[in-house]
Amino acid sequence: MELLRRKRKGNEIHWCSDPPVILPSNRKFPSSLSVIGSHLSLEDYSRRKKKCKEEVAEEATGSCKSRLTGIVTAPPCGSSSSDPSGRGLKRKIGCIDAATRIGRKKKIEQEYVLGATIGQGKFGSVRLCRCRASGAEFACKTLHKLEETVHREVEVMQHLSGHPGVVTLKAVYEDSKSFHLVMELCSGGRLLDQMVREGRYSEHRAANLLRELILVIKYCHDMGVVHRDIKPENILLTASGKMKVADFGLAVRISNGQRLSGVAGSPAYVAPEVLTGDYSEKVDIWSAGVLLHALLVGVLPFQGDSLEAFFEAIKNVKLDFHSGIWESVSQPARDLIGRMLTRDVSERITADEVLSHPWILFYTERTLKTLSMKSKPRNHVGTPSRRVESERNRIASGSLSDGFTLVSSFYSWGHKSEEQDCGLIDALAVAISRVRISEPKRSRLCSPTGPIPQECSSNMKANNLCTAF
Ligand SMILES: Nc1ncnc2c1ncn2[C@@H]1O[C@H](COP(=O)(O)OP(=O)(O)OP(=O)(O)O)[C@@H](O)[C@H]1O
Repeated sequence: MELLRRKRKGNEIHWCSDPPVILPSNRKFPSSLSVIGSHLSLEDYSRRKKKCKEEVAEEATGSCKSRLTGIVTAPPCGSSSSDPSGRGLKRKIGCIDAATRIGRKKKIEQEYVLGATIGQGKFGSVRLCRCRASGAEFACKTLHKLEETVHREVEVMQHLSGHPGVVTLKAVYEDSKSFHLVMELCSGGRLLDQMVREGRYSEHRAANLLRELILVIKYCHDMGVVHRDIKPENILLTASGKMKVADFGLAVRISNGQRLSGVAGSPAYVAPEVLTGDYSEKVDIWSAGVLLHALLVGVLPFQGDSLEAFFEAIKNVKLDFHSGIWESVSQPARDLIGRMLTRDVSERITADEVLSHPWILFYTERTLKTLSMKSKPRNHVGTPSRRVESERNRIASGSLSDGFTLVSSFYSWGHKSEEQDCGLIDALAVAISRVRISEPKRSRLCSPTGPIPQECSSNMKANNLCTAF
C-alpha cells in the first residue's frame, strides 16, 4: 500500500494514508482482515492545513523556520534555554551524544554484520545485525539523510534511551546517504500483530499493557518529548513479551507549556486538537485511549470512508459505552476510555491520573501481588455476589473514599478469576465519581448518544492498523 507521508521535513505536515481496515467487531480479531475504503488522498487536506498553519504562524513560539512554516519545532540543537525549569534529566541533550559521534566515525560494517530485513518503514528498512565483538544481536534502522527529521529522531531516541519501555539506541553510524541506528532487538514483533493474532484482550491484560504504555508516555512528557504517533504498530515486544515504544520519527521536543501546531500522527489515533493545529503532549493520551478501545473491544473508535469523514468522526462522533459490545466491558474500563477520549483537552485525563485510575489500580500486577498477600483467607469471606452488594452499599454510604481503598477492599474478598472481577470491578464505577473528578467535569466527557455502528466500527488491519501521516 502506498504511503503518503507528504513531508518529513522540519515539522511539516506528516500524513500517510493507508486506508483503514475492517476488523470485525466480534470478540476475536479476524485471521485475515479485509480492507475497507479506497485510497485516501490527504493532498487537499494537507494543503488546507498548511495554509491554516501559516495563518497561525505568528502565534507559534519556535525557531525562525517554525515561524515561517507555522509549525513549532523542537528547541535547536544544544539549546535548553526554552525550558528554564530544567524538566527532565537530559534536557541538555540537543545533539547526538558521544557514543553516537564515535559510531559515526566508523563504518557500521566494521563492527556489525548486517543480516536479514526484519521490518520496513516508510523511510528505510530495519535489519537484523550482529555485533562482531560480542555476537549479540540488534536491530539496525537505516534512515536516509534526505529526511530532515532524521537528526531529530536520532536525538530524541538518544534523549529517551535508557528507559525500560523505550527501545534503546545503542549507536548511530553515518555514511554519505544514511544514518544507521543500532537498536535493541525486539524479536517479539509488533503489538499490532499480537492483537490481530490473539483478539480482544482481557481487562487484566489490557490494563497492564496500558499502564506500561502510560509510564513511557509520562516519561516522554517529563523529558519534554511528545511522541505524536502512539499506535500498536509502534509498540514492539521483546522476546519475553515486554513492550517497548519505538519509532520516534514524528516525536518532537517541547518546553514547558509550549504549544504544537504541526499536523502529524496517524488518522485513527490522532487527537481532535491536532486537526485544528493547536495542541500539547495530551495528544499522546488520546492516542493511548484509542489503543485501549481497540484492545478491549477489538475495533477502533473513529472511522470514515474518506479522510474528511474520518476526521469529522474524530471531532464529533459521540461514543456509546452503554450497549452492544460494551456490555462485556466493566464500567471503570469504559470510564477510563471516556476520560482519555475527552475532546476538551483541559478535561482530558493526564498520564498521572491514568496511572491512578481505579481500573488501572485494580488490575496492575503490583496491586494484585500486594493485595493478594494481604487478602484474607477464603473462609472469612462470603459469596462474591453478596460481597459486591455489601460493597456497593458501603460505597453508596460513602464509607470508601478513594479508589485504592476500594481496590484493596475487593481483594480482601480473595481474588479468584477475571469472571468474578467483572462483577466486582463494576462497583468501582460507583466510586470513581467520588475519587477525583467532579460532576461538571464528568458531564463534559464524551457522552454516549448512540451505538457504534458495527459495520463501520472497525478499521484496523494486520500490517498497518493506522498509518502515520
Ligand atoms: N528495535 C527493533 N526490533 C525489531 N524490529 C524492529 C525494531 N525497530 C523497528 N522494527 C521493525 O521495523 C518496522 C519499521 O520500523 P519503524 O516503525 O521504526 O520505521 P519507520 O520508517 O519509522 O516506520 P513507520 O512507517 O511506522 O513510520 C517496525 O514496524 C518493526 O516491525
